[in-house]
Amino acid sequence: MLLHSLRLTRIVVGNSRFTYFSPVRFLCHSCSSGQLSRLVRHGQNAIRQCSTKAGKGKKTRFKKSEMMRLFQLAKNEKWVIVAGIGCLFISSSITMAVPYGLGKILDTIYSDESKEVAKERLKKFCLILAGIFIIGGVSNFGRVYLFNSASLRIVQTVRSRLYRSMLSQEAGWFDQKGTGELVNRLSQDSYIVGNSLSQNLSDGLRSTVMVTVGVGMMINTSPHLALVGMGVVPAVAGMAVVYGRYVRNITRSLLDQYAGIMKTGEERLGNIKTVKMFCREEQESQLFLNQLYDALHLGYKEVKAKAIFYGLTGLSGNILIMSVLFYGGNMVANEELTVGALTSFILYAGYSAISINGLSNFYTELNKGLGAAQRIWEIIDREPLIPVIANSGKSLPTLGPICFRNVAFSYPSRPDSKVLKDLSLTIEPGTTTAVVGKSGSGKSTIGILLLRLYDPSHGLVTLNDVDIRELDPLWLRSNIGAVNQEPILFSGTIRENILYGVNVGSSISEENFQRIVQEAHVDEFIQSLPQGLETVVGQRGMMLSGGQKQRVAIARALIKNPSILLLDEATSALDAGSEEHVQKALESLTKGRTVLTIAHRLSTIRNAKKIVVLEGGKIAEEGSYEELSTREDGLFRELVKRQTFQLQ
Ligand SMILES: Nc1ncnc2c1ncn2[C@@H]1O[C@H](COP(=O)(O)OP(=O)(O)OP(=O)(O)O)[C@@H](O)[C@H]1O
Repeated sequence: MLLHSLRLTRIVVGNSRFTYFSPVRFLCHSCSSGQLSRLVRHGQNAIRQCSTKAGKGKKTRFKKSEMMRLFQLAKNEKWVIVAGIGCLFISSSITMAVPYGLGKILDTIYSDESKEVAKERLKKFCLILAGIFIIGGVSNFGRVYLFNSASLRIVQTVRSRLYRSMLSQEAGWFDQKGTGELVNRLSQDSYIVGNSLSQNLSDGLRSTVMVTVGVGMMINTSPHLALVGMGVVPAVAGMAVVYGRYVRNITRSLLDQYAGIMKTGEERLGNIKTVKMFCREEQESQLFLNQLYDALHLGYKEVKAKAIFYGLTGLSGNILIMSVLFYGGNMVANEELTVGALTSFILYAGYSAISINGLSNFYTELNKGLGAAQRIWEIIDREPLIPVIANSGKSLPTLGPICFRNVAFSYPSRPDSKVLKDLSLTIEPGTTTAVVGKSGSGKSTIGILLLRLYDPSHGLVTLNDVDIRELDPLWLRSNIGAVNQEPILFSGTIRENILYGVNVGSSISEENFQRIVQEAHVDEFIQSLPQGLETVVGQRGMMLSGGQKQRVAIARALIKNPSILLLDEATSALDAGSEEHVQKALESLTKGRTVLTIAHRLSTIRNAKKIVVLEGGKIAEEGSYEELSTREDGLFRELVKRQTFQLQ
């Protein structure tokens, strides 16, 4: 892993992650030093080279089992697909009957029979053909409808399985994946997989039927001419195999590229105010364009391969028609073949050529589907390190003390940086413990470990002397009400956001709901909103102020009636007036509950039974407010003196 000096912030190239380090430096996690020095030398171009390498380096061989697994996705649709195949056989057979019918009609026109008889036979043939065409139209409708509706359901199944699997992953996994990347997998990859199994399958089967019938009819009409016509088949088949493999690898690299691009886009658009505050619109759009160029470069490769392949297959098809015309024309001249038979032969040859093209398309799309499916399996197959399964562990009848025993912890995305070091702390039940310390000292991390969003690297967190890893995580979290520094509200009404806190399987009466709304002082500001509690907030709704959001978040935490309250700077966004109200509400609500409060303001910790001062991930001081504030040369005193806390 080396440092470089290019003016780029973050790029994802295939499996290689280039992480933002400083305005002029970044780290490459997976390229060799040779690749990296080229990067430095050639700047943007070198990055493109590296991207190509990442694409090349990832040649994927798909096993049969992967193909089977892909088809397994369509298991629930098997009867719809069988019905679709039935329609497909009918419509394809009818299409393939056209050249035969046409040949017969031509031979009737050119027959030695009397004009009247010929006209009568022509009428009969046309009527039969018209009937057959109507059946063909209906079955074509059935084929397209059945396969496409199956496709929609397959995509829906894939998306829901994928989303469920994503949600079940532990927090550390999300630290390493951008939401843009995950959303991309949910939208694009899932669509490709669904499409490769339905519409593509339908087109592939149709092509197979048409090639089989076409070749059969060609042999039936003239084995000699058929041999001439099929001369190009081995060459086309060979090209299709090479092309298919190439496309499959490129598709995977392209999807990786787009996932990286989406990650950047999602992050910047999601934080558009920061971009605007720093007047970075132009730079951001340039960065996005640079990433698009990398994808474009790979896209060009795919397009080039496609153009070569289609050009060659088209040429082969035309050579086939020309050879057939030449040999067939001679055969007609030698009276070895009728005009009608030659016409139907040429049409069969044409259909077969088009269908071979269709088959190669099918093969390409199937490979794209396999490439995309592989990225989806990666997520679906991943066993979460902290599984969230109901009743998967113990639940305790009473909540005793919470103990951190010699806990050491590093975030998985930064394993070398120790956030907590050999931390031991006991929080007595029914008491308030405040954690204070400088920014970055690890205060919030303590709360995160208690919620078991991460597991400690060393040591234990226990509740009632039981390691929380033995507890059912759903039970544990349903007993903890958390209010964070920056509360997030989802799109929905204020009421829905508060009710989000109700534990799964529980309910709350309107009376209790209104009480909580009052206790969290939400009622004060909703009175000024025309739709009150039914006001839509979040991304598409009205924006609330920091303090208003905080109050909704407090109500959301309290609605759980939790035994443990985790207040991470819970009142930090409130103005002095609101804070006083909420503080009072919190004080009465904290009674009888075990409270862990992480605070910057003295007012919020004065009543804490115990104050813990953190420094560099370790406990530097511990004691009551009186003890710590009178301790000579104590860190707490120092913090107070330096006004790290706002004295009120
Ligand atoms: N998800 C994460 N992945 C990697 N590092 C993280 C993550 N969250 C926090 N950190 C790092 O862990 C350290 C401790 O963070 P933490 O949020 O616990 O500090 P804090 O004391 O609560 O800070 P503040 O008072 O500023 O909120 C910081 O250096 C921070 O950069």
